[in-house]
Amino acid sequence: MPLPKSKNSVGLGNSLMNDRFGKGKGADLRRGNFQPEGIQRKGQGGETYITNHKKDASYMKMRSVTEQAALDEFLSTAELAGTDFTAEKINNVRIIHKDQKNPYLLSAAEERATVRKHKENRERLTVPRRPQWDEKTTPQQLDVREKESLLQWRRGLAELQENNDLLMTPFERNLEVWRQLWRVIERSDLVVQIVDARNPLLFRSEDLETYVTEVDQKKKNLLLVNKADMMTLEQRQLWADYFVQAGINFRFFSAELAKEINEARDLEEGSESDYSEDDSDEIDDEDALAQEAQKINLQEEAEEAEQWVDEETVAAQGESVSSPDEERIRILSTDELESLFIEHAPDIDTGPGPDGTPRKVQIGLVGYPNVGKSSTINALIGAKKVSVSATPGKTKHFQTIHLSERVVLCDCPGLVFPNFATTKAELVCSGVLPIDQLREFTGPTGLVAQRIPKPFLEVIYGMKIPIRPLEEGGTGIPTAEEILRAYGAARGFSTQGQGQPDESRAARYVLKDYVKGKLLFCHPPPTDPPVDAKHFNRELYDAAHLPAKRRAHLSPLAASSLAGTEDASLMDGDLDMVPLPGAPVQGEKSNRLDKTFFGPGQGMANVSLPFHAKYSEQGKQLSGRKLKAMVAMEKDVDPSELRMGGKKHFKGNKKRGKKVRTEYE
Ligand SMILES: Nc1nc2c(ncn2[C@@H]2O[C@H](COP(=O)(O)OP(=O)(O)OP(=O)(O)O)[C@@H](O)[C@H]2O)c(=O)[nH]1
Repeated sequence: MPLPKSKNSVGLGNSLMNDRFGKGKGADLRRGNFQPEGIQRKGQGGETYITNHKKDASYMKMRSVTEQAALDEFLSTAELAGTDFTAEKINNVRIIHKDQKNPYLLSAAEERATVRKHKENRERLTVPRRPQWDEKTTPQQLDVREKESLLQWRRGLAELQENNDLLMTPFERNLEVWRQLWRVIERSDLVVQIVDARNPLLFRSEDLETYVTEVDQKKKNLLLVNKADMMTLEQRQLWADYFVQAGINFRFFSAELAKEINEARDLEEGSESDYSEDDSDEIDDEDALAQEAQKINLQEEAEEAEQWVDEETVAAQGESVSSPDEERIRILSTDELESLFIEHAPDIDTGPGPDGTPRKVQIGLVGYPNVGKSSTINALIGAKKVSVSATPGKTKHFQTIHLSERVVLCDCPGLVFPNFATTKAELVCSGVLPIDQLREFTGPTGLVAQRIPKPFLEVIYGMKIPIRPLEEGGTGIPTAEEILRAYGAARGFSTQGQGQPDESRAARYVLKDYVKGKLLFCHPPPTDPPVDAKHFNRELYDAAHLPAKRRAHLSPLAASSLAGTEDASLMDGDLDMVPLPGAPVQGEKSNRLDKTFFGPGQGMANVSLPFHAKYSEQGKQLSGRKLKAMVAMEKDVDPSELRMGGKKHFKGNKKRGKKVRTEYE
């Protein structure tokens, strides 16, 4: 017997009606007793239909749209087409985004096949073109053409995905954002694509480079491989070889190192007067004390960074005048980057502009969110002694920054280009998909488990990861669950009810550490024959790659485990666990760090205090002074000898560290 239709059933028809006319009003409309708010339009065939008012605030227009629910996708496609959605439903609409609810990791063979498929279809990965226009084109005509162009482009990509069963990055779908890119390209002499050094090709759009030269042959492209501080010299060398062979114009940069060097210079300039004033004063104020300690921390870190760049440069330059080969693996300083901008600018008319001033070189900066675009701009600005004007340009939305007499930066909003990906897990690990909204975490954590050696995970987190022995079918590599259970237990994250380790919460921390680069893995270039990723990354998991404080308290046993010489029987035996001071007790094994990983008497150093240890047993946040006293007691040192805190909370140099915010209208 057919079931009676539920009153609450939500079909596509109801959803559409509710979306357009408000909840419940769709039904009223059908019954004929509701007048919809909206614009009545006449179709070509004389039929009447109604569309919503366009009343989105302008800032809403600039929202990045990368993933849409099926209904939103359907409606926005219909809107782009400027036609009645019922016709669209039959003819044109396809669900572009394919939701992989249970992503799995590919086997080596599957991955090879997928990568082959990517190569075959690479040319179909395009960015939308701005339609042709001239002085006679009215804004309305251009608007219609732009919508049509975007629609065609989306259809092409949808077809590509569906017919070939390919997974793609959640590419930008908002026309407003693409309009910004078109404008940035049109006015730039040099378009700089900023990419993340850990996986440069995932963040690179080859077609964007083609488009730039299509717009004007004189325009140039540059691939700026940012976060190069995360790579070893050998890794940069291999990538440089690849880029040269592929004919890609590239340079290495590190916004982070550049920032630290800027800060070191500022401190050097300002420190003398600061210290001479304060030396005689007794500092009672807690904040001032913390600031003072942080200032010293920061200065030391910055000096380290400068020394690091010098060493790297010397290594790259072979202590002599650098050859072109050595030059290309160097990490550029901000001054060098600015010179490069000028050098790369095409030979264009640099005669005076309308107001008599020489025309400045226009540099367009584009890139995915999080590749370090703002950090790069800030580093460039921070290197300037004079203040840099950041004014919204004549064109709406993107910002122009007058860096110097000769250079203007055009900052395009962060934008995800269409690219292929092997798995959704890969996209999470690359920081393209957000971690906080993640429901399925075993895939991405599984990738972390495969990529980061177990001894390094154990040392960096101060925990033991029990894994299934080989004789019982284990692989020697931890599973996602094994890592997450160990992490949850060590940090005291437990689920409500049965008090099991909270794997989902643990996953968020582990994955964020991976995305930040605390758990570091760099993809090798796709050469033939392929480079072994383990071998490529082998130098990233020694004691030198641990956070400084963690390194300082490493026990000889843990150090040897990193060097791959651990005595397996010892590492797998029962470990002496020590509870953390001040941590909430939530389970028998929670809040414990593994003493094996710290030298004698060092298990309580401030490095061994994870995030929650800042809290008392009652869950109240400890004041800086109490926390310091507690740690000092544990370490058996005078509180004044301790340095607490990190540069994150450093307030003394807010001006320099301030992120330039792009104000979009
Ligand atoms: N290690 C390292 N980290 C970096 C570097 N540049 C940026 N980061 C970090 O990468 C993260 C993202 O940097 P942002 O500058 O905010 O990136 P963005 O591209 O401007 O991102 P949106 O503002 O979302 O467009 C931040 O946590 C930075 O600290 C670098 O050169 N090295």
